[in-house]
Amino acid sequence: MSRVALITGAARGLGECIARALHGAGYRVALADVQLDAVQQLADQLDPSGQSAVALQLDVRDKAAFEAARDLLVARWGGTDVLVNNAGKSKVAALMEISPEEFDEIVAINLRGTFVACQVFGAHFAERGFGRIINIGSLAGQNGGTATGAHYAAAKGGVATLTKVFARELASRGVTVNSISPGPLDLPVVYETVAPERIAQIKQMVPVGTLGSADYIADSVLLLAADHAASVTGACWDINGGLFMR
Ligand SMILES: NC(=O)C1=CN([C@@H]2O[C@H](COP(=O)(O)OP(=O)(O)OC[C@H]3O[C@@H](n4cnc5c(N)ncnc54)[C@H](O)[C@@H]3O)[C@@H](O)[C@H]2O)C=CC1
Ligand SMILES: CC(C)c1ccc(C(=O)O)c(O)c1O
Repeated sequence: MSRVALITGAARGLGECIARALHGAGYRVALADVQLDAVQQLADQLDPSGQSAVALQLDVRDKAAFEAARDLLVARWGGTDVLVNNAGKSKVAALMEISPEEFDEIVAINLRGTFVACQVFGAHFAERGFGRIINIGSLAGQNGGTATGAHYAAAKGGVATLTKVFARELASRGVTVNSISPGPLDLPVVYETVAPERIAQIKQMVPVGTLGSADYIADSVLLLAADHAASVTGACWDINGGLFMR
């Protein structure tokens, strides 16, 4: 029977791309997002019968929502094997103008969301003796961000750290936990939130000269999700066009 993957933030952008890649590779996919209509539309497109794709309304800040998703997938498909913590919210914001409320919101979506998901599904995977968690971080979490806000960069730095902490905790239970750290990607959110002239400047700053490919990130998720990826854990795969080198 094919493996089951839950992807958060699957309604559009990178999450949609990852969901399509996993489904195309034979996974049964649960598409989770706050935007139910959009994930329902994608699930219907992937598999109108519903046998290999299901849409879930889920806010990543809500631990109980992950518990409900876990239970639903146990009932529907016998359990979950792969979790992709992709949902996130980036925000362009001037450092000194970020309000405490705005800080909390961005940290909750990007960091608390990953934390509670890793807790719920990390325990589920450990019980089953197999699991793959892939956290989508960001170059901003490594270099402080090029045009995104401090709250976003700090939260993504936290995602990198949580990846290692959960990887260590779960390593002996057949569960790997890794992150992918993309630089700016060729995706709608970038064009919606960054002025065209700034995008041109950013492209010039990238050593390889282009924005990153979401399809390539999705292929990397497939590699980390594979059964034979057992030896990769606590890793962070940098995919940033050479903007940041270790
Ligand atoms: N676009 C880029 O250049 C880069 C993106 N990333 C990361 O990749 C991931 C995906 O980014 P994009 O697809 O570009 O963003 P996007 O904004 O296009 O899509 C994000 C998705 O997450 C969903 N979402 C937002 N808040 C949520 C919540 N509380 N609960 C559940 N779902 C929620 C949205 O509804 C949306 O479908 C994010 O974690 C982002 O930080 C990292 C580096 C670069
Ligand atoms: C403003 C640039 C293009 C950008 C956009 C989004 C992210 C991210 O989500 O991490 C970046 O790191 C960026 O540099």
